[in-house]
Amino acid sequence: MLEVRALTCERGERTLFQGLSFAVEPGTLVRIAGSNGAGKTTLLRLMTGLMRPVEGDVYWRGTPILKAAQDYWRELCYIGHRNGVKDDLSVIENVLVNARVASLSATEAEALEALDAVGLTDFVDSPAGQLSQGQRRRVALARLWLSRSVPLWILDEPFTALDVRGVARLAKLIGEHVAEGGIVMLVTHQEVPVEKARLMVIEPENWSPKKRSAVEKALDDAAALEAENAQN
Ligand SMILES: Nc1ncnc2c1ncn2[C@@H]1O[C@H](COP(=O)(O)OP(=O)(O)OP(=O)(O)O)[C@@H](O)[C@H]1O
Repeated sequence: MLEVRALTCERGERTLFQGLSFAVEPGTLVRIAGSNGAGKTTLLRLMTGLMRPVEGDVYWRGTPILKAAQDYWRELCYIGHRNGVKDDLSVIENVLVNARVASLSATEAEALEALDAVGLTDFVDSPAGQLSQGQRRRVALARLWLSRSVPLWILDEPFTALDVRGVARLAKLIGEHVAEGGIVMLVTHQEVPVEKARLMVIEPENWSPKKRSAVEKALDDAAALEAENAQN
């Protein structure tokens, strides 16, 4: 369904990963793990087509995503670091506008249901500019409750700024989406309730070019010099 073939990514002077390959079946939770700066957000952005790799391709249903374009994006729900919440719109207006931008057909009643699911019923008509960070995150995440029919969810640290109840609700929703055959790819340290067989962990660091120690580099340089001398 989703396949990454020989993906290489450079940022600035650094090669973050090289030849990264994996395939994902429906009904899988893909957790992108690793240390700060390893390239987790970068990998998610490559998966959405927002960034292009130096080499390699991402395939959705057998077609490269950059070729599939709209056909791919219709089947994708991406929620990045930024919430994309507009301060001058009310909470419900934000949800309805976000849904329209994502080509989801959401009625006002469905938007209200989604806001209830994220615990924002009391803030439906409040201007989003008056919300806390956690509440803003909830407004953005409400889209997920309208995206159950969207097969692929790509989420960058979705649990950030949520309280304990918010985390539990979202973890449950993600678990259900995977159990129903969806693919959820996310960066998180949070446990999500899925069967072990449905969990896949990808660490971009494991695909980074090996760093040579100073001793290894000196030995390689000496060997190269010796080989050059032998030729002359
Ligand atoms: N706009 C940019 N230009 C050049 N390099 C960048 C840019 N943005 C990020 N980087 C570099 O790319 C690398 C990977 O960044 P990325 O945000 O993907 O890491 P991450 O694993 O998601 O990190 P974190 O866990 O801290 O969120 C980092 O070393 C970072 O310095």
